[in-house]
Amino acid sequence: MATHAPHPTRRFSIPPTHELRFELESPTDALSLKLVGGHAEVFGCELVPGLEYGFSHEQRAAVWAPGLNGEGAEVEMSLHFLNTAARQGDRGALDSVYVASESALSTYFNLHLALTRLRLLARPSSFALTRDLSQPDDEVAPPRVLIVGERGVGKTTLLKMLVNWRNRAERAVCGAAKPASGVTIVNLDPSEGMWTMPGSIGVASTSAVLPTTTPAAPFGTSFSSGPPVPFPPPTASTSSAAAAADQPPPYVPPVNSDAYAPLVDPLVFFAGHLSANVNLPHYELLLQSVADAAKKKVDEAGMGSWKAGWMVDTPGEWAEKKGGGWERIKAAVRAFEINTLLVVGSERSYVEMTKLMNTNKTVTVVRVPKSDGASDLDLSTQARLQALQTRSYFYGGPPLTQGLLSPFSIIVKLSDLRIVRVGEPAGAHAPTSALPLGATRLTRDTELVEVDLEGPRAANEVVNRILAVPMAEEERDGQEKVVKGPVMGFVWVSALDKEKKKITLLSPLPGRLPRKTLVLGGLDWVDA
Ligand SMILES: Nc1ncnc2c1ncn2[C@@H]1O[C@H](COP(=O)(O)OP(=O)(O)OP(=O)(O)O)[C@@H](O)[C@H]1O
Repeated sequence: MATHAPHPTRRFSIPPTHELRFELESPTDALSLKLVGGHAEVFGCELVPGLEYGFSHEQRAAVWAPGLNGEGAEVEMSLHFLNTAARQGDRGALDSVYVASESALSTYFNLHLALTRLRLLARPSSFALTRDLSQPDDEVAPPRVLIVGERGVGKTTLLKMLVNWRNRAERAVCGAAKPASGVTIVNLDPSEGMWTMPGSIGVASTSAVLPTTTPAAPFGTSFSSGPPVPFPPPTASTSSAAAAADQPPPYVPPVNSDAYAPLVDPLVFFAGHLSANVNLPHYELLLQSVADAAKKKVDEAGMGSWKAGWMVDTPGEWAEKKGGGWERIKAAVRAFEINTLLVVGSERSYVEMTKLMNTNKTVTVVRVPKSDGASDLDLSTQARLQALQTRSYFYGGPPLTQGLLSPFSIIVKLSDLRIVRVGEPAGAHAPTSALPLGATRLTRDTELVEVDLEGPRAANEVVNRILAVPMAEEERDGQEKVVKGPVMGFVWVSALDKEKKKITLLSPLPGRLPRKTLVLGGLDWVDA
């Protein structure tokens, strides 16, 4: 029997305050990493010596040696293939891994220390504490940070590091004596899908330290994606088949529960599109709903969470004046009562943002440099990532983060459901400026428009599309709550049978749909 060659393994020394950067170039590559000496962390999540951490799905990341006691770090890395057949003859070489001496992470850590100071100084108003109207409103607000910058400058990664450093410090202080309070994270970028599905924005509070293993679940997963249990190891037959073909054995993700994306309980709002600009009036309503939800969450979560403040991630397109990005920044600053505008990247952006905020004296504009490792994802990588996130929602996460799930195929009578869009589909109506003088459009962008499921274009409009299940019941709560309220989950349309008047949906749960009204956006997915 042929013997297979081992996976290439390399050892790297990372000097203090340096970064070891890597980039998985193909969707079938995976990488495992072990800390064998010193101290190191990946985007704020400390590595436990001797434990194996896995990375997959074109993850780009960096191992940083923070330089505790002047020590660097030693790590061992090996490259694996999720699909050995796809890489026959090619054993990979870890070519794109390099140690970078110029790291922005020390600056980012100093920023964390500055935010910690603001948290320590924060104090609710005497009125809020006593509810006595004669008391002054002398609040010293905690840091409420909005992160802006051009596409791919590392905004989301910076947010993750700041969350992890804050949560590690909080957990160290609380120890076993009391549960650590959470910090509030807000995602306003609908292309990112953060916790559930692309096309959504939302808010979550977490005290977890968030590992980095796959770009599909950068900030943990929601409860609908199942408990974090390891995937089953490959069967003996696949391993021996690989050995017989002189290929490396298929990748087995390390059983390291520290590397699984933790469960968080986000409140998610469905924008239905990957960009805020597709239906701006709807997005603006949702932005205000997310801001209200964030404030409510913080008020209910106790003093620790209030003092932690919140951190808001924004789309890269907002850094551009063209397309109304700056208007969106101003709206978010107002809605989230932002006091720290964090500009990642160029000095030009910083000067522009300072000018934008010069009438708002309560906002401090701070600039941090872009990390050289951060880079924009190309469109095809983004599309693969979005499809992976959607798949993970229904079937469980990629192998490195969670277990398997079995979604259900449910068949529903057309008379038992109503599929609606928010506003007319893009391009379906003339712009207001093109209407005759004095005329107004019949449908507003924030009204529900029913899709005619028996019409000639019904299959084109709904098959392979994602539908959101709103928390509000349209008949009981009214249209407005469906339009601007949160969603409880998502289903996917796999087939429409107009003759039998039935629709087939893929759903995380069996049984009846919890709501009759389902909201359609513009997001396609194919269950390959
Ligand atoms: N120091 C680093 N070393 C290696 N890769 C990095 C580093 N920082 C960020 N990255 C990678 O760069 C890519 C872009 O980072 P990120 O998503 O944080 O940027 P962003 O500004 O939020 O992007 P967008 O504008 O598209 O939302 C990601 O794949 C991330 O993992």
